[in-house]
Amino acid sequence: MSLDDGAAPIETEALVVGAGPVGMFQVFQLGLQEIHAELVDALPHLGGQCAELYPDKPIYDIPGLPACTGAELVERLREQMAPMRPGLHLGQVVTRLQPRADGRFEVASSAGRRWLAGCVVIAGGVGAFEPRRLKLDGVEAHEGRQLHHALPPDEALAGRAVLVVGGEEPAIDTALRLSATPGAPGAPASVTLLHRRDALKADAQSLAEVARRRTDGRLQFIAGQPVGFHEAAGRLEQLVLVHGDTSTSPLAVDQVLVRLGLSPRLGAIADWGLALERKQLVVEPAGFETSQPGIHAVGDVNTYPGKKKLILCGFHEATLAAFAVAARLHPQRPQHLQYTTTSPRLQRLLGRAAPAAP
Ligand SMILES: Cc1cc2nc3c(=O)[nH]c(=O)nc-3n(C[C@H](O)[C@H](O)[C@H](O)COP(=O)(O)OP(=O)(O)OC[C@H]3O[C@@H](n4cnc5c(N)ncnc54)[C@H](O)[C@@H]3O)c2cc1C
Repeated sequence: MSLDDGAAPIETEALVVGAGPVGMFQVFQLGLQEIHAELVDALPHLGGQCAELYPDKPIYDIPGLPACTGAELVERLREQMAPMRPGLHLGQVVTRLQPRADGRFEVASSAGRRWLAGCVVIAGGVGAFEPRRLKLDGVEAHEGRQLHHALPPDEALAGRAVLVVGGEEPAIDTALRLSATPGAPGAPASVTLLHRRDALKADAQSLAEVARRRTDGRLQFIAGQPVGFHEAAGRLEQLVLVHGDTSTSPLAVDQVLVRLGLSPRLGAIADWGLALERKQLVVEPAGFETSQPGIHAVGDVNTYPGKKKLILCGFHEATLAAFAVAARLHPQRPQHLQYTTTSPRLQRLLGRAAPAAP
């Protein structure tokens, strides 16, 4: 993708890469500085690790919140940043970031979206959450037609033999959804779940439902691991499976859905020419600027003396980074500290009426 393809770029004062807890709080802090932000994430939802890795687990070290789950924290951060009205761009990876002669940055995503940003704050955590892929050399040529790492629209699977690869929740949920009503308009012709061994991981209710459908024939199960594939006339015809006893067998395939979950990949961030130390962006601890003026990094993605990968520390970093971004974009504005408790200006920004005078 070239940076000058497609629609006109969105012009924005700030662009935040990563909508984990720290990226979300960054939007809020930029808003308090009266700086509009666009927020981008590879995931189709907000919340980063909190939402993806531990939505139901408790967090006990957020100041003032003795206990809350990952999902609750994300919901509170969403509510807190809402008055700042960020432009939200989910389900796309920021792939390119280039400084321009005028001091702004050209940014582009995997979805072809482009931005022109006065400042960029990278809150990329441990990397963009991307689907774990089927590791078979050359099989990617069938991506989008017969091989899918993201769920295709249901119409693409209607009347087809669907193989779902994976043994945990993402695969099991998909297999159960697709095999619910065989024969219904738009349903696949058959659904087969493929996992390396006959031991699946999901909640008890889902496992019981899988067992029921295996018995009534709505869902097939095969234990085996893909180690190769055969094609004919440009089509993916068979996967070669290895079984527990190291024997191999071919499996005829039509549509293959790989549902092996997500894993974070630092990916593009490492290619933007910014100073890195052990795969983390080196920043200075006053404004969390990287080696490129105008590009800041906050949260798990950065490193500096004494760095701790904690949400609380990311919130502090986002606050100071917002002051630094304001100083760069609006050097003429006075930068005195104001409290949300007492500042009518900040309360207006938050959409809260100033408290009535006593
Ligand atoms: C099981 C577990 C329990 C934890 N418990 C606690 C706890 O109790 N207390 C605590 O303080 N911390 C805890 N942590 C750590 C905490 O979750 C992290 O410190 C926090 O999530 C970091 O937030 P972040 O916003 O910097 O990054 P992340 O949460 O990792 O979010 C980064 C986001 O950036 C996106 N991204 C990255 N690169 C790109 C790109 N190029 N384009 C688009 N999007 C991109 C990713 O998809 C991701 O959504 C825990 C972590 C785990 C795994």
